[in-house]
Amino acid sequence: MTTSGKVALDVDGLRMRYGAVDVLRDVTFQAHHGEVLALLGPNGAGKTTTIEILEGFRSRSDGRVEVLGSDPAHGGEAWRARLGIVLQSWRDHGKWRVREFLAHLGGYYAAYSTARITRPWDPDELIRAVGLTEHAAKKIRTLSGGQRRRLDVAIGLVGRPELLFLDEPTASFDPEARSEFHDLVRGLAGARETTVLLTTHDLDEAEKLADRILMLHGGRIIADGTPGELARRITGEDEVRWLRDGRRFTRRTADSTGFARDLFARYGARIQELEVHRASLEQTYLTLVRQAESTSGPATRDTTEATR
Ligand SMILES: Nc1ncnc2c1ncn2[C@@H]1O[C@H](COP(=O)(O)OP(=O)(O)OP(=O)(O)O)[C@@H](O)[C@H]1O
Repeated sequence: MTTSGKVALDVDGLRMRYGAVDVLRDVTFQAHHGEVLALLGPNGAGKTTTIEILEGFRSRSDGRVEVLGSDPAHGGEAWRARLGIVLQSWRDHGKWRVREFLAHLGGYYAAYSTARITRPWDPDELIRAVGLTEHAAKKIRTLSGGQRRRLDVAIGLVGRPELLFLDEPTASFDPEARSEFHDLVRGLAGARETTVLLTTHDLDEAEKLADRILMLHGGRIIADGTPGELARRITGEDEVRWLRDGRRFTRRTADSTGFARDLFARYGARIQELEVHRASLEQTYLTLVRQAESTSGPATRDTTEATR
Protein backbone atom coordinates (compact mmCIF):
# COMPACT_ATOMS: atom_id res chain seq x y z
CA MET A 1 0.00 0.00 0.00
CA THR A 2 1.27 3.47 -0.84
CA THR A 3 0.18 6.68 0.77
CA SER A 4 -0.99 9.68 -1.23
CA GLY A 5 -0.93 12.39 1.46
CA LYS A 6 -4.31 14.07 1.59
CA VAL A 7 -5.51 12.60 -1.69
CA ALA A 8 -8.24 10.01 -1.16
CA LEU A 9 -9.03 9.30 -4.81
CA ASP A 10 -6.49 9.54 -7.60
CA VAL A 11 -7.64 8.57 -11.07
CA ASP A 12 -5.40 9.10 -14.09
CA GLY A 13 -6.20 8.13 -17.68
CA LEU A 14 -8.87 5.61 -16.70
CA ARG A 15 -10.22 3.68 -19.66
CA MET A 16 -12.93 1.02 -19.74
CA ARG A 17 -13.66 -0.94 -22.85
CA TYR A 18 -16.51 -3.37 -23.42
CA GLY A 19 -15.77 -5.34 -26.60
CA ALA A 20 -14.85 -2.71 -29.17
CA VAL A 21 -16.49 0.19 -27.32
CA ASP A 22 -14.75 2.54 -24.90
CA VAL A 23 -17.32 3.55 -22.27
CA LEU A 24 -14.70 5.48 -20.23
CA ARG A 25 -11.97 7.43 -21.99
CA ASP A 26 -9.10 9.19 -20.26
CA VAL A 27 -11.02 9.86 -17.06
CA THR A 28 -8.72 11.84 -14.76
CA PHE A 29 -9.58 13.46 -11.42
CA GLN A 30 -8.59 13.59 -7.77
CA ALA A 31 -10.52 13.95 -4.52
CA HIS A 32 -9.01 15.15 -1.27
CA HIS A 33 -9.93 13.92 2.21
CA GLY A 34 -13.13 15.52 3.42
CA GLU A 35 -14.23 16.59 -0.05
CA VAL A 36 -17.75 15.90 -1.34
CA LEU A 37 -17.74 15.18 -5.08
CA ALA A 38 -20.90 14.82 -7.15
CA LEU A 39 -20.56 12.75 -10.30
CA LEU A 40 -23.19 13.93 -12.75
CA GLY A 41 -24.07 12.92 -16.28
CA PRO A 42 -26.85 11.62 -18.49
CA ASN A 43 -27.96 8.00 -18.47
CA GLY A 44 -25.19 5.80 -19.86
CA ALA A 45 -22.46 8.44 -19.31
CA GLY A 46 -20.33 6.01 -17.31
CA LYS A 47 -21.00 7.01 -13.69
CA THR A 48 -21.77 3.54 -12.36
CA THR A 49 -18.88 2.01 -14.29
CA THR A 50 -16.49 4.60 -12.78
CA ILE A 51 -17.77 4.02 -9.25
CA GLU A 52 -17.67 0.23 -9.59
CA ILE A 53 -14.03 0.42 -10.71
CA LEU A 54 -13.20 2.64 -7.71
CA GLU A 55 -14.99 0.23 -5.38
CA GLY A 56 -13.00 -2.68 -6.80
CA PHE A 57 -16.05 -4.45 -8.23
CA ARG A 58 -15.00 -4.02 -11.86
CA SER A 59 -11.58 -4.38 -13.55
CA ARG A 60 -10.50 -1.44 -15.66
CA SER A 61 -8.99 -1.73 -19.14
CA ASP A 62 -6.28 0.88 -18.64
CA GLY A 63 -5.15 3.83 -16.52
CA ARG A 64 -3.97 4.36 -12.96
CA VAL A 65 -6.39 4.32 -10.02
CA GLU A 66 -5.58 4.77 -6.33
CA VAL A 67 -8.32 4.69 -3.72
CA LEU A 68 -7.17 5.47 -0.16
CA GLY A 69 -3.65 4.75 -1.34
CA SER A 70 -4.36 1.33 -2.91
CA ASP A 71 -5.19 0.03 -6.35
CA PRO A 72 -8.79 -1.17 -5.99
CA ALA A 73 -8.06 -4.10 -8.30
CA HIS A 74 -5.84 -5.47 -5.50
CA GLY A 75 -7.57 -4.02 -2.41
CA GLY A 76 -7.70 -6.44 0.51
CA GLU A 77 -10.23 -6.72 3.33
CA ALA A 78 -8.56 -4.08 5.49
CA TRP A 79 -8.77 -1.65 2.59
CA ARG A 80 -12.40 -2.57 1.89
CA ALA A 81 -13.29 -1.96 5.57
CA ARG A 82 -12.35 1.69 5.07
CA LEU A 83 -14.98 2.13 2.34
CA GLY A 84 -18.70 2.67 2.75
CA ILE A 85 -21.00 1.84 -0.13
CA VAL A 86 -24.66 2.78 -0.54
CA LEU A 87 -26.00 1.10 -3.66
CA GLN A 88 -29.13 2.16 -5.50
CA SER A 89 -31.33 -0.36 -3.72
CA TRP A 90 -31.37 -3.86 -2.36
CA ARG A 91 -34.17 -5.70 -0.65
CA ASP A 92 -32.60 -8.63 1.25
CA HIS A 93 -32.60 -9.27 4.99
CA GLY A 94 -36.27 -8.32 5.42
CA LYS A 95 -36.66 -10.58 8.44
CA TRP A 96 -33.94 -8.82 10.44
CA ARG A 97 -34.77 -5.97 12.77
CA VAL A 98 -33.09 -2.63 12.09
CA ARG A 99 -30.94 -2.46 15.22
CA GLU A 100 -29.92 -6.12 15.27
CA PHE A 101 -28.96 -6.00 11.58
CA LEU A 102 -26.74 -2.94 12.02
CA ALA A 103 -25.15 -4.42 15.16
CA HIS A 104 -24.52 -7.67 13.24
CA LEU A 105 -22.94 -5.94 10.24
CA GLY A 106 -20.94 -3.67 12.51
CA GLY A 107 -19.34 -6.73 14.09
CA TYR A 108 -17.41 -7.38 10.88
CA TYR A 109 -15.67 -4.01 11.20
CA ALA A 110 -14.46 -4.32 14.81
CA ALA A 111 -11.19 -5.94 13.72
CA TYR A 112 -10.41 -2.92 11.56
CA SER A 113 -10.41 -0.23 14.25
CA THR A 114 -7.39 2.04 14.23
CA ALA A 115 -5.92 4.48 16.76
CA ARG A 116 -7.85 7.23 14.95
CA ILE A 117 -11.10 5.48 14.02
CA THR A 118 -13.10 3.23 16.33
CA ARG A 119 -15.11 0.74 14.29
CA PRO A 120 -17.99 0.03 14.06
CA TRP A 121 -20.31 3.00 14.62
CA ASP A 122 -22.38 2.39 17.76
CA PRO A 123 -25.71 1.08 16.38
CA ASP A 124 -27.95 3.31 18.52
CA GLU A 125 -25.90 6.39 17.72
CA LEU A 126 -25.96 5.52 14.03
CA ILE A 127 -29.71 4.84 14.06
CA ARG A 128 -30.20 8.26 15.65
CA ALA A 129 -27.95 9.90 13.04
CA VAL A 130 -30.07 8.56 10.17
CA GLY A 131 -33.37 9.30 11.94
CA LEU A 132 -34.55 5.72 12.52
CA THR A 133 -34.71 5.65 16.32
CA GLU A 134 -38.44 4.99 16.50
CA HIS A 135 -38.10 2.18 13.94
CA ALA A 136 -35.04 0.49 15.49
CA ALA A 137 -36.98 -2.58 16.64
CA LYS A 138 -38.98 -3.02 13.43
CA LYS A 139 -38.42 -5.77 10.90
CA ILE A 140 -36.74 -4.38 7.79
CA ARG A 141 -39.52 -5.57 5.48
CA THR A 142 -42.04 -3.39 7.35
CA LEU A 143 -40.13 -0.14 6.68
CA SER A 144 -41.43 2.40 4.18
CA GLY A 145 -39.36 3.16 1.07
CA GLY A 146 -37.82 6.27 2.60
CA GLN A 147 -37.12 4.53 5.93
CA ARG A 148 -35.52 1.68 4.00
CA ARG A 149 -33.31 4.16 2.18
CA ARG A 150 -32.21 5.63 5.52
CA LEU A 151 -31.25 2.12 6.55
CA ASP A 152 -29.26 1.72 3.30
CA VAL A 153 -27.34 4.85 4.28
CA ALA A 154 -26.78 3.48 7.80
CA ILE A 155 -25.44 0.23 6.30
CA GLY A 156 -22.98 2.27 4.24
CA LEU A 157 -21.86 4.13 7.36
CA VAL A 158 -21.71 1.36 9.96
CA GLY A 159 -17.97 0.75 9.48
CA ARG A 160 -17.19 4.48 9.88
CA PRO A 161 -15.83 4.73 6.33
CA GLU A 162 -13.07 7.10 5.32
CA LEU A 163 -14.51 7.12 1.81
CA LEU A 164 -18.24 6.87 1.16
CA PHE A 165 -19.82 6.04 -2.20
CA LEU A 166 -23.45 7.10 -2.48
CA ASP A 167 -25.44 6.07 -5.54
CA GLU A 168 -28.53 8.29 -5.75
CA PRO A 169 -28.78 8.34 -1.96
CA THR A 170 -31.94 10.37 -1.44
CA ALA A 171 -34.23 8.83 -4.06
CA SER A 172 -37.58 8.40 -2.22
CA PHE A 173 -36.62 10.65 0.74
CA ASP A 174 -39.23 13.17 1.84
CA PRO A 175 -38.02 16.82 1.97
CA GLU A 176 -37.30 16.68 5.72
CA ALA A 177 -35.35 13.42 5.43
CA ARG A 178 -33.44 14.88 2.47
CA SER A 179 -32.49 17.98 4.44
CA GLU A 180 -31.43 15.87 7.46
CA PHE A 181 -29.41 13.64 5.16
CA HIS A 182 -27.64 16.65 3.67
CA ASP A 183 -26.71 17.80 7.18
CA LEU A 184 -25.45 14.29 7.97
CA VAL A 185 -23.23 14.16 4.87
CA ARG A 186 -21.89 17.67 5.46
CA GLY A 187 -21.14 16.66 9.07
CA LEU A 188 -19.30 13.53 7.95
CA ALA A 189 -17.25 15.46 5.43
CA GLY A 190 -16.55 18.31 7.83
CA ALA A 191 -15.84 16.96 11.30
CA ARG A 192 -14.87 13.42 10.32
CA GLU A 193 -13.03 14.20 7.07
CA THR A 194 -14.98 11.51 5.26
CA THR A 195 -14.53 11.78 1.51
CA VAL A 196 -17.82 11.38 -0.33
CA LEU A 197 -18.43 10.52 -3.98
CA LEU A 198 -22.08 10.64 -4.89
CA THR A 199 -24.07 10.21 -8.05
CA THR A 200 -27.37 11.97 -8.35
CA HIS A 201 -29.73 13.20 -11.02
CA ASP A 202 -31.02 15.78 -8.49
CA LEU A 203 -29.06 18.89 -9.46
CA ASP A 204 -30.40 20.86 -6.53
CA GLU A 205 -28.98 18.20 -4.22
CA ALA A 206 -25.63 18.26 -6.03
CA GLU A 207 -25.48 22.05 -5.73
CA LYS A 208 -26.26 21.91 -2.00
CA LEU A 209 -23.94 19.04 -1.12
CA ALA A 210 -20.97 19.02 -3.43
CA ASP A 211 -17.74 20.91 -2.99
CA ARG A 212 -16.96 19.88 -6.55
CA ILE A 213 -18.90 18.69 -9.55
CA LEU A 214 -17.53 16.15 -12.01
CA MET A 215 -19.53 15.86 -15.18
CA LEU A 216 -19.26 12.77 -17.33
CA HIS A 217 -20.57 12.59 -20.85
CA GLY A 218 -19.94 9.76 -23.29
CA GLY A 219 -17.29 8.34 -20.98
CA ARG A 220 -15.27 11.55 -20.73
CA ILE A 221 -15.03 14.19 -17.99
CA ILE A 222 -16.41 17.32 -19.60
CA ALA A 223 -16.33 19.54 -16.49
CA ASP A 224 -14.62 19.54 -13.09
CA GLY A 225 -15.07 22.43 -10.69
CA THR A 226 -17.19 24.05 -7.98
CA PRO A 227 -20.79 24.81 -8.97
CA GLY A 228 -19.84 28.52 -9.05
CA GLU A 229 -16.80 27.95 -11.26
CA LEU A 230 -18.81 25.90 -13.73
CA ALA A 231 -21.62 28.47 -13.82
CA ARG A 232 -19.15 31.29 -14.55
CA ARG A 233 -17.40 29.22 -17.19
CA ILE A 234 -20.71 28.77 -19.00
CA THR A 235 -22.19 32.22 -18.78
CA GLY A 236 -19.26 34.39 -17.71
CA GLU A 237 -21.99 36.62 -16.32
CA ASP A 238 -24.49 37.05 -13.52
CA GLU A 239 -28.04 38.17 -14.03
CA VAL A 240 -29.12 41.31 -12.14
CA ARG A 241 -32.84 41.97 -11.67
CA TRP A 242 -34.37 45.05 -10.10
CA LEU A 243 -37.49 47.16 -9.82
CA ARG A 244 -37.37 50.92 -10.60
CA ASP A 245 -40.39 53.21 -10.45
CA GLY A 246 -42.64 50.13 -10.57
CA ARG A 247 -40.94 48.69 -13.71
CA ARG A 248 -38.96 45.44 -13.79
CA PHE A 249 -35.51 45.30 -15.39
CA THR A 250 -33.04 42.50 -16.09
CA ARG A 251 -29.42 42.76 -17.18
CA ARG A 252 -26.60 40.24 -17.64
CA THR A 253 -23.20 41.47 -16.58
CA ALA A 254 -19.76 40.09 -15.77
CA ASP A 255 -19.44 42.67 -12.96
CA SER A 256 -22.68 42.51 -11.00
CA THR A 257 -21.24 44.32 -7.97
CA GLY A 258 -20.03 47.28 -10.02
CA PHE A 259 -23.27 47.33 -11.98
CA ALA A 260 -25.35 47.43 -8.77
CA ARG A 261 -23.13 50.19 -7.37
CA ASP A 262 -23.69 52.32 -10.51
CA LEU A 263 -27.38 51.64 -10.43
CA PHE A 264 -27.70 52.92 -6.85
CA ALA A 265 -25.44 55.91 -7.59
CA ARG A 266 -27.72 56.84 -10.47
CA TYR A 267 -31.17 56.08 -9.07
CA GLY A 268 -30.68 55.81 -5.27
CA ALA A 269 -33.79 54.82 -3.36
CA ARG A 270 -35.80 54.42 -6.58
CA ILE A 271 -34.08 51.00 -6.96
CA GLN A 272 -35.98 48.23 -5.19
CA GLU A 273 -35.91 44.43 -4.99
CA LEU A 274 -32.39 44.12 -6.42
CA GLU A 275 -31.39 40.48 -6.97
CA VAL A 276 -28.20 38.95 -8.40
CA HIS A 277 -28.42 35.45 -9.82
CA ARG A 278 -25.73 33.19 -11.15
CA ALA A 279 -26.59 30.34 -13.51
CA SER A 280 -28.12 27.45 -11.59
CA LEU A 281 -26.36 24.11 -11.72
CA GLU A 282 -29.29 22.89 -13.82
CA GLN A 283 -28.66 25.59 -16.46
CA THR A 284 -24.94 24.88 -16.35
CA TYR A 285 -25.49 21.15 -16.64
CA LEU A 286 -27.85 21.43 -19.59
CA THR A 287 -25.53 23.81 -21.41
CA LEU A 288 -22.51 21.55 -20.91
CA VAL A 289 -24.44 18.47 -22.04
CA ARG A 290 -25.69 20.29 -25.16
CA GLN A 291 -22.17 21.49 -25.91
CA ALA A 292 -20.86 17.96 -25.57
CA GLU A 293 -23.63 16.62 -27.80
CA SER A 294 -22.91 19.09 -30.59
CA THR A 295 -19.48 18.54 -32.08
CA SER A 296 -19.01 22.24 -32.81
CA GLY A 297 -17.81 23.15 -29.33
CA PRO A 298 -18.17 26.82 -28.41
CA ALA A 299 -20.41 27.78 -25.51
CA THR A 300 -23.86 29.01 -26.37
CA ARG A 301 -24.66 32.09 -24.40
CA ASP A 302 -28.17 33.15 -23.47
CA THR A 303 -28.46 36.65 -24.93
CA THR A 304 -32.18 37.05 -24.56
CA GLU A 305 -32.02 39.25 -21.46
CA ALA A 306 -31.42 42.97 -21.80
CA THR A 307 -32.53 46.07 -19.98
CA ARG A 308 -36.09 46.77 -20.92
N1 LIG B 1 -21.29 -5.13 -18.66
C1 LIG B 1 -21.41 -4.27 -19.68
N2 LIG B 1 -21.18 -4.67 -20.95
C2 LIG B 1 -21.26 -3.80 -21.98
N3 LIG B 1 -21.59 -2.50 -21.85
C3 LIG B 1 -21.84 -2.05 -20.60
C4 LIG B 1 -21.76 -2.91 -19.45
N4 LIG B 1 -22.06 -2.16 -18.36
C5 LIG B 1 -22.31 -0.90 -18.80
N5 LIG B 1 -22.17 -0.84 -20.14
C6 LIG B 1 -22.33 0.35 -20.98
O1 LIG B 1 -21.45 1.35 -20.47
C7 LIG B 1 -22.02 2.64 -20.61
C8 LIG B 1 -21.97 3.35 -19.26
O2 LIG B 1 -22.89 2.71 -18.37
P1 LIG B 1 -23.06 3.16 -16.85
O3 LIG B 1 -24.00 2.19 -16.22
O4 LIG B 1 -21.72 3.33 -16.24
O5 LIG B 1 -23.76 4.58 -17.03
P2 LIG B 1 -24.40 5.56 -15.93
O6 LIG B 1 -23.79 6.89 -16.18
O7 LIG B 1 -24.24 4.98 -14.59
O8 LIG B 1 -25.93 5.58 -16.37
P3 LIG B 1 -27.30 5.75 -15.49
O9 LIG B 1 -27.44 7.22 -15.18
O10 LIG B 1 -28.33 5.31 -16.48
O11 LIG B 1 -27.21 4.87 -14.28
C9 LIG B 1 -23.43 2.44 -21.16
O12 LIG B 1 -23.41 2.68 -22.52
C10 LIG B 1 -23.72 0.98 -20.87
O13 LIG B 1 -24.59 0.45 -21.83
